[in-house]
Amino acid sequence: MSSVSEWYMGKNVLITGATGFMGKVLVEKLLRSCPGVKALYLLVRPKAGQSMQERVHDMLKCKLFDRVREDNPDFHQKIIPISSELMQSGLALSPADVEKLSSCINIVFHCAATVRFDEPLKHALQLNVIATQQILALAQRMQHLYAFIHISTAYANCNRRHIDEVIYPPPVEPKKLIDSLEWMDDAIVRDITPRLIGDRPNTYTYTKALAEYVVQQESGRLNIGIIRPSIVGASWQEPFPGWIDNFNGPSGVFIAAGKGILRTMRASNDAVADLIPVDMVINLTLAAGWYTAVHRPKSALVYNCTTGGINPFHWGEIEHHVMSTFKRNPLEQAFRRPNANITSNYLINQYWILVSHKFPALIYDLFLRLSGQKPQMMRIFTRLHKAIALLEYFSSQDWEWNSDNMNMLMNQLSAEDRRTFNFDVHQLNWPEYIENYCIGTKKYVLNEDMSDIPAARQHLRKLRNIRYTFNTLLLVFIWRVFIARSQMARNIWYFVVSLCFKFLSYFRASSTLTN
Ligand SMILES: CCCCCCCCCCCCCCCCCC(=O)SCCNC(=O)CCNC(=O)[C@H](O)C(C)(C)COP(=O)(O)OP(=O)(O)OC[C@H]1O[C@@H](n2cnc3c(N)ncnc32)[C@H](O)[C@@H]1OP(=O)(O)O
Ligand SMILES: NC(=O)C1=CN([C@@H]2O[C@H](COP(=O)(O)OP(=O)(O)OC[C@H]3O[C@@H](n4cnc5c(N)ncnc54)[C@H](OP(=O)(O)O)[C@@H]3O)[C@@H](O)[C@H]2O)C=CC1
Repeated sequence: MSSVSEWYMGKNVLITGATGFMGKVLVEKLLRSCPGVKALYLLVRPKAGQSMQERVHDMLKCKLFDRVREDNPDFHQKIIPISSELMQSGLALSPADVEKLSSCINIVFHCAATVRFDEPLKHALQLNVIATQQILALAQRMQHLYAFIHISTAYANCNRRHIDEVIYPPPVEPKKLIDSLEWMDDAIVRDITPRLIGDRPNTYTYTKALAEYVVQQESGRLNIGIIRPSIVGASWQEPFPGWIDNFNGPSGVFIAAGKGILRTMRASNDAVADLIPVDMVINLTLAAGWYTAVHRPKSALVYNCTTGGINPFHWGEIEHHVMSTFKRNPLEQAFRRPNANITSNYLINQYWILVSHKFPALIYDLFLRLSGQKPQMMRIFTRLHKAIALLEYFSSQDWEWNSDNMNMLMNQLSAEDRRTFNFDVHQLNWPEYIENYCIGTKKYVLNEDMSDIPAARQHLRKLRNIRYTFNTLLLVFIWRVFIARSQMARNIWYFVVSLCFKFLSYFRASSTLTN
């Protein structure tokens, strides 16, 4: 057995955010690659009419856990859900649960956060900062705790171009901010938010930066590791390629492009797309947990978990591979043929939004109205434009992250650990990864069947024929309305046609001469 999984043997692990995208992968990997782990305590809240037990039960039934289920059908016995609402005082934990956790937990992974970019500041502060303080306070009471791993983001300091593996001074003293916001009503907080977040793009990155500082300040004698992943995408290899379960980050953009809805977006072709597969992030997280517990670094170690400095890939290349994958493996019931282009030019982007988004949406909604149905396309585009406006900051520029600690950690692993907990981003073959990612969005986010691909292709052919017919009708219409009615337009038209004719004759003559 590898030394990392050996270390987890007999350990009790506490995980927050286990029902989220990364949390689920963490739970799965721990159960599969560290079979000796004693128990996973998951802090979960009841939600949408489901108790926390029902939520965890549903989560464990999902396809992600198929491999674990094969290895050990009774794996759920190691999962112990604990009811907890992180936004409430004391994390809404019962005294008995506090007692239990304090006496048995050996390692904490704090993943829970709000990752929404439009979260009101008070809410983001409550969850990303105050809840982190409370988890730290709980961790201080744990008698057998070896390590505390906090999941941050590589964009916590996105107001800097070069980001080292250090905790930067916070934009404001968190305690002062918490005290001030307490008495302000929501409207005032909304008004002052842009001033507070300053040169950061949203409340998410701002509060994640504050959380890192809080972890540093309030860690006391805990052994701390901070993981800063960049844009976390579908799995690379484990438990199977392409697993993804949400619309966050690029996934929603890929899906919207595959459905033929998104045709243009502001992004820089040459900017590095710092994507990192979720399984690599989780492998690094587990290895960092082991390292922190065994080596007990004197101060918190920060791991920039990024790809750009080691194996760069660019948004322009991503666009190419996403489009090519969705043309070969179309999504069902596409609105138009997939054909998205990115541009960094504001005016060109606005032009294509008008021509390729708003105009087709208007026509389609008109068609829906005329056929007695409710118009919906304009509404969908309004939401899409809101979402991509929030993402463009990250796709239009690049950053440089130092990844010395990630390299150091890799060098600390045995050959077997490096295979089992692989986070060597050199090994990523981007075209293959992007193809699996896109197919993953089709299979696991949209729940579409791969056997329906011939029908989806047929649908794309139908859309192409509709487009040809529409363009022909448009040309005839323009001719009838403008050209046939005005002498001047006719003259211009004849001039253009004769120019084309002359050009063709010249081209034919010169090609005959060269032959
Ligand atoms: C081919 C082209 C190539 C293009 C290349 C360019 C790609 C650029 C991509 C850049 C990504 C940069 C990400 C940077 C990440 C920073 C890393 C992190 O730390 S943090 C981690 C990253 N964090 C994030 O990424 C958070 C970003 N997301 C948000 O902040 C919010 O979701 C929102 C403000 C966008 C929408 O809020 P709101 O209007 O209240 O809507 P709700 O949320 O309630 O969802 C409503 C419905 O819409 C669904 N859906 C959601 N998103 C998208 C989408 N993008 N699209 C489509 N659909 C989407 C959603 O599932 C739901 O469906 P249903 O349940 O109703 O069926
Ligand atoms: N996804 C990404 O691209 C990146 C993510 N990260 C970081 O990774 C971590 C995990 O992100 P990700 O998995 O994508 O996020 P998700 O939104 O998928 O998951 C968030 C988790 O936090 C839990 N949570 C939220 N609010 C509460 C609450 N009030 N009480 C209890 N639990 C709560 C959610 O539980 P529930 O199911 O009940 O809502 C969920 O389990 C975060 O810290 C994020 O900042 C960093 C970089 C990139």
